[in-house]
Amino acid sequence: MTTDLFAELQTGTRLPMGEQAWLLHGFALPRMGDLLPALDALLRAAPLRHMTTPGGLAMSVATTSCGVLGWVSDRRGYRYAARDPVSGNDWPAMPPVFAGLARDAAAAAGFDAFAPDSCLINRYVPGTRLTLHQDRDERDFAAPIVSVSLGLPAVFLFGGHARSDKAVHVPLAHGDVAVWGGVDRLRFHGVLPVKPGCHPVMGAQRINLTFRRAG
Ligand SMILES: O=C(O)CCC(=O)C(=O)O
Ligand SMILES: [Fe+2]
Repeated sequence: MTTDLFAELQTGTRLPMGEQAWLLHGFALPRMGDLLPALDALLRAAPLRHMTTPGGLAMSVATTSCGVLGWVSDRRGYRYAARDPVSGNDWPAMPPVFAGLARDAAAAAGFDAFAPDSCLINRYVPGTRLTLHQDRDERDFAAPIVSVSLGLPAVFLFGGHARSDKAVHVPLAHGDVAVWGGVDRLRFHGVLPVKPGCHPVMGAQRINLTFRRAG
């Protein structure tokens, strides 16, 4: 089923995941020429690291951020912070190609004038997953979330407003952009374990960019 969907989706397809939630298939592909060099520069300035959960475990997803605020996790909890706790420096500025992609994807999903102040960069090596959660560390939930998939494919779980609600399985490929907001802003979501493989451009990993209005 999932494999068939991969094959059937054409670049430019807008697949509904909810009333105000869309998968924009291949939306980021035309921008890769600028996006990937900007990503490389960011990862040199603020390297990926495995943050500690409030429970004291190392997260399996490696993360870093750019923008005015970065998402951090440690023994004190989850929150946004203006500085990278590893370097003590401000997070790198959000590259214009990142902000432009997020704004345009949000607009294509019906959310005008999205101006993210934070981009979380997640790296999944094969076997890494992200358990069902809600994004609720932001100051308010008026702005949508824009999530850009790069590298190895994955299956996105898009659930309901209760953790136990049944989740739809949405295939995510390199260049796909998921957008959810409005009535769908607080829906539970996650990522199934990434299958082993080697992406021709990104290698043996999946990288996800999550754009949010945090402050
Ligand atoms: O990697 C993904 O597709 C989802 C990331 C996510 O949900 C998050 O960073 O909060
Ligand atoms: Fe999330």
